[in-house]
Amino acid sequence: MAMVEVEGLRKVYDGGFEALKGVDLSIEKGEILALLGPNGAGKTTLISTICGLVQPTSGAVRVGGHDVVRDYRAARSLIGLVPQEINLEPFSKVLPAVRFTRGLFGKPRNEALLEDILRRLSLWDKRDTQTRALSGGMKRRVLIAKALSHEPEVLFLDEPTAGVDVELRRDMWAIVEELRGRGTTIILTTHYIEEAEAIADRVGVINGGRILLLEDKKRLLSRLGRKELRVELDTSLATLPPALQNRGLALEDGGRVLVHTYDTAADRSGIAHLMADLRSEGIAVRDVSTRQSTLEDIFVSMVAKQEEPA
Ligand SMILES: Nc1ncnc2c1ncn2[C@@H]1O[C@H](COP(=O)(O)OP(=O)(O)OP(=O)(O)O)[C@@H](O)[C@H]1O
Repeated sequence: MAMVEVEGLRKVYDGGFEALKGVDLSIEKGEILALLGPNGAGKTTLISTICGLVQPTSGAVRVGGHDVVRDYRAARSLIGLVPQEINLEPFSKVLPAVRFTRGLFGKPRNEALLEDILRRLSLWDKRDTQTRALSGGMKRRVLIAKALSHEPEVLFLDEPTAGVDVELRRDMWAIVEELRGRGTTIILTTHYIEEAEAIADRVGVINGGRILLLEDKKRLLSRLGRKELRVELDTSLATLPPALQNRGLALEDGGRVLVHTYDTAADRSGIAHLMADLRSEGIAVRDVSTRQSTLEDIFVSMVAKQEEPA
């Protein structure tokens, strides 16, 4: 079942800037989707529109089957949002702030649940602290606690780990993993490709208000993934011997390293042939290593391609 459906979504801001230029997106229940994109790509606008905080110019958005404009309250009640901006009331204390959010969503009191959330976020000891006295990372933890307080079916995390330490990032990934186990649908925007690689089922790349790509993470990595075999030679070569030419090989590091690039999805990598040819040419090998392209390489090359002049 699609939990979030976005159809032909356009957003033109008051000044005339078109931040979303026709976005279609369908997110299944229990799925974790990571939206990657450079600054200004439209990620926050897309999330804010799905959460009903920004009015679409045209197109439709449904969450749990409820239209986010016509049926705002029903749609919003299913959504937990961890915003990019820290928007806490400075004088409110941690536990009351989280309790207040739960109440706002019309949920009955559940102190055990709130305690569990605060403990998982290492906030329990800070429950009576005013939010203004917390560090930036702690404030971000409070935002996450508030978003989880009303047991949302869909959780939006808008760059939740921007500028936070490794510990919070790991805590957050663990929480996401646990929520996935309970069937929560999660949409996260991030600049950290490592984050998408670690936790997403599907990856979307957005730039200039358009979704450039939307694909299963594993399939994407194997489809676009390139692998490099680096062969360190005993003695450097000035040029490639004729038998090794025209095979996409390159010499690097002053001829000491032979680089063979191949497609991870291809049936044959050509490595066995290459090694046999090196031996018959009398070229001694000192060491070999491989390097596989990451989501980051794929992302950078996609965005660069879009920015090339037509
Ligand atoms: N309220 C607004 N009025 C006018 N333009 C806006 C408004 N909000 C955002 N924009 C513009 O829309 C574009 C997309 O912004 P958005 O915040 O959605 O990008 P983003 O992908 O979340 O970027 P970042 O990674 O920097 O947070 C930007 O060019 C931004 O300047």
